[in-house]
Amino acid sequence: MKSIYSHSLAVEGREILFHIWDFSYSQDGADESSAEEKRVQWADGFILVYSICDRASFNILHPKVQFIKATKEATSQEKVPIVIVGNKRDLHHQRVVSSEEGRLLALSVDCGFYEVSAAEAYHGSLMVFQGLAERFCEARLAPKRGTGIRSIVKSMSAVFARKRTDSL
Ligand SMILES: Nc1nc2c(ncn2[C@@H]2O[C@H](COP(=O)(O)OP(=O)(O)OP(=O)(O)O)[C@@H](O)[C@H]2O)c(=O)[nH]1
Repeated sequence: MKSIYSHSLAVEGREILFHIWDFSYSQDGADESSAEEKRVQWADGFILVYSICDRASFNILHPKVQFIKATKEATSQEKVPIVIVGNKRDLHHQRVVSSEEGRLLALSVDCGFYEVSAAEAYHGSLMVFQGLAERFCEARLAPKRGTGIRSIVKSMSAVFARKRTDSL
């Protein structure tokens, strides 16, 4: 079911208005891929939430991150802001995914990471949205992909190649 909420938040002295599309991924892969692609294209940033008590919800994250990155990076040169969140932190006796696993996954796919309890405190969710907004601002300010050392080397060799041809 589609639910879009709006919420504004002050981040580093700036008011940011979020339009949040709360969407449940089916764990059986029954999502139509064109619908999933549309949702990914719609968003500027992503919060992927799993339950620390449900390994299946954690296991689908890696392919989801890959899908989001592949879809967004096909049309944009900016890094995609993604935050991974382990929810239900209060249910420690039912925990099956360790904090370390969550943190390692986030690190390996270059995403932010938080563990929260949506049922307990508002503060955790606030941190998540602030973290996402910070990643979003960083992505906007960062140099575009393709302007790194490889493309400088590439354009320099293009210049040299042209010179050689010119002098023939
Ligand atoms: N103890 C605890 N229960 C939680 C927490 N977050 C959600 N729940 C409970 O988990 C159940 C599912 O919560 P939802 O908010 O519907 O979770 P959801 O991911 O949006 O669910 P779907 O959209 O149906 O996938 C509800 O009974 C919530 O009360 C949490 O941090 N701790």
